[in-house]
Amino acid sequence: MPPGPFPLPIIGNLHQLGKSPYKSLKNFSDKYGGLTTVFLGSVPTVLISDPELIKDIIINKSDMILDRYNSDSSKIIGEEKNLLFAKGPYWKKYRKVFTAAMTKARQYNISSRIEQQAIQLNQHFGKYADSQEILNPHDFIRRYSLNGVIDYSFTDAVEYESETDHIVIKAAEIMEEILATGNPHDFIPFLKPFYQKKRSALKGAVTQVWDYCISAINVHRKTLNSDKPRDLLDLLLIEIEKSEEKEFYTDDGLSKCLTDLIVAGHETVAITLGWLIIFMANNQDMQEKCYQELVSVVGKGKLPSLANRNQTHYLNAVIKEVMRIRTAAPMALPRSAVENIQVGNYVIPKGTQVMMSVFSLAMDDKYWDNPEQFDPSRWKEGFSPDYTYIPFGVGPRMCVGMGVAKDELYYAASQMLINFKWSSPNGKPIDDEGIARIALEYKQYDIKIDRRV
Ligand code: HEM
Repeated sequence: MPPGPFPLPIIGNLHQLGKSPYKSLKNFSDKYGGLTTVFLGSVPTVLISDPELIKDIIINKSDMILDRYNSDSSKIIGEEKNLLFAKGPYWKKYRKVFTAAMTKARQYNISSRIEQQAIQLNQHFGKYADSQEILNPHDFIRRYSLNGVIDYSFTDAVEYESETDHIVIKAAEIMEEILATGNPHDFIPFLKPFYQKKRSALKGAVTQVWDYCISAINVHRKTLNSDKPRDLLDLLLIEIEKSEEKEFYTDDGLSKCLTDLIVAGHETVAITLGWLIIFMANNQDMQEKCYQELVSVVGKGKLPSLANRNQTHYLNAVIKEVMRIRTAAPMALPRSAVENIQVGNYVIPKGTQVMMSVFSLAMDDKYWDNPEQFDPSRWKEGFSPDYTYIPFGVGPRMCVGMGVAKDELYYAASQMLINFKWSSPNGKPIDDEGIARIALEYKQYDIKIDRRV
């Protein structure tokens, strides 16, 4: 196997990861090279942190690395029947209908649902601008990212100020809390009996979301008009109906794949928006540039739309730079070697966990000037950094929700920046260090919002 730091029995290299595991893993890669073996507990894991090796292994040998590595928690989340963690032909068949339905969603302009959600989000920000009350934006942006996904997928949404929490919000919060810090028994399997309570809480939360999806499937089936699909679920039912293998698809499987959209699409988009507000508040000159660009392209007081996206080069650069410097999924999602993979002098044995070091690649000074600096100007028109910038992963298993995520980010960011000025309430820069959990999260903060006049 590729080289790496010496592992201790049972805990492997976990003790060397410290408070910033992504930085520690990057240090290992800097020392041992583009292919490094670390032991996450008793799980041998190969990290890929060289763009050429990403291309060679994840793209050129994609069939050998298509499966996910499943921890105990990921098995609970999908019982290996969901898009996120299923394997082999099962995964391929579900991925096929999701990709087809999401492509059709563009044709039917389903993302206009996301636009409506962005309008609502901005109306709520407007209340704080008018009252000059300081806001912690965390709950609002999370509500937006959840609503974006469930409105797009099921024509459902949650009121911003509703007293009773939507079942999916509660369940998503429980799941995210349990998953965010990582679970020791995922790395050290013999600890499993000590984590039964946490495991049952996770199972309970995910079952609630499956049930919610099953009800949505039943209602959609009864009310479906194939000529007028309302949302992604309608399009999925249409795709499945016309598939030659329609018997293969079950409500159980579909509900588990739909649950993924909530699990994978909620926190990631919210975190990215949270970071975007911080970097805009801390860099007023860049924020002003976005505003001026939006005014010149869209017009003062007008509503930006996806049709403006090609012309707002600077805003696009800001979004890309946020996703580089504070990527929401710093290690992507773990893959598993389907068979022994020979790379140069090394072998990645069948079944080994393989991770793409998204964070290391995006923060490597071999590929980026001053990688620690937030600098949208590095994204010159036509600049395409290939495999050093892979926030959505790469290859056939890359993020299926990338288009939805990009639409959500554009709608929200363009409206937020054309309508309001964002600043730190005390004039001091907002902490941009973050907390390393499974995602790279910001520390909660307050923000001052002023209307642009
Ligand atoms: C900023 C937002 C997002 C980021 C950074 C992100 C990142 C990722 C990454 C790195 C992967 C693994 C890719 C790989 O293995 O190559 C992934 C997979 C996935 N993402 Fe996203 N994602 C985001 C938003 C979303 C949204 C909005 C949805 C749903 C609407 C979504 C649904 C999924 C699903 C279902 C998978 C599993 C795909 C599969 O295994 O076939 N993601 N995402």
